[in-house]
Amino acid sequence: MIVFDQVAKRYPGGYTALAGVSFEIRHGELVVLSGHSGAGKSTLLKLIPVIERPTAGSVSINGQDVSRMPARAIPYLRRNLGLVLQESRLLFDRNVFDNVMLPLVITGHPPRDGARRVAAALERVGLAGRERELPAGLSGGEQQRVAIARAIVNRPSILIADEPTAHLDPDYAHEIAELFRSFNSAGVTVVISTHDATLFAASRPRRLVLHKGLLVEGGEA
Ligand SMILES: Nc1ncnc2c1ncn2[C@@H]1O[C@H](COP(=O)(O)OP(=O)(O)OP(=O)(O)O)[C@@H](O)[C@H]1O
Repeated sequence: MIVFDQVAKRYPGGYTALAGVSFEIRHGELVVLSGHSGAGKSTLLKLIPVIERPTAGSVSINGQDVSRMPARAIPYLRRNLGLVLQESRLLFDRNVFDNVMLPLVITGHPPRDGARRVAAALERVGLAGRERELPAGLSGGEQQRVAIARAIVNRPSILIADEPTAHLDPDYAHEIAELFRSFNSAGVTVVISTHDATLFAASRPRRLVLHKGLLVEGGEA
């Protein structure tokens, strides 16, 4: 369970990106976060893996207040989170295998089992056998699939994606949306931001809507 309790985020310089945001996400939910550009979607998502910390209120995951978590504990938290963020670019000088293996290398995972996990993750996103290719030779949709494989290689129970369908043509965007739906059907909690909430409408997601840093739909007092 993810709980935001009266969360505010003010960036240095004084810009208030989030104000008094409260909601709960239960295990296994599919949550679609929408709102206009600058509404605070990326900021909200970054508070979950503690890439940013709130300036007021708290964010807790499974009863643990992560907003005040010491920096040394954050890598352990992130092992259980799959992240597909705007900043999580692929390494273009490394092949697909190395890109997907990266989180396992960072956490010191045994290489043989890691290789099996990479193969399973690539299979899951429809890129089986593409390990030796370089990202530059892949389409935008395939590159996004590599980023998703990298996010799930640790078998996280929570998957967070910030506009994973942005810059993709409609067919690719639907395929990527379908992929997230299938992870959710397999029991993973999925929190995804998008400009196009209709992509996920068929799976009747829980909707959170931000407007200028305020949660205008889907919140709980
Ligand atoms: N590191 C930062 N320092 C200062 N201001 C920031 C920072 N990151 C975001 N902001 C500001 O906070 C506000 C919310 O930004 P955020 O990226 O969370 O919105 P968003 O809804 O994800 O927008 P978009 O859809 O364009 O990605 C914006 O006005 C942005 O300029």
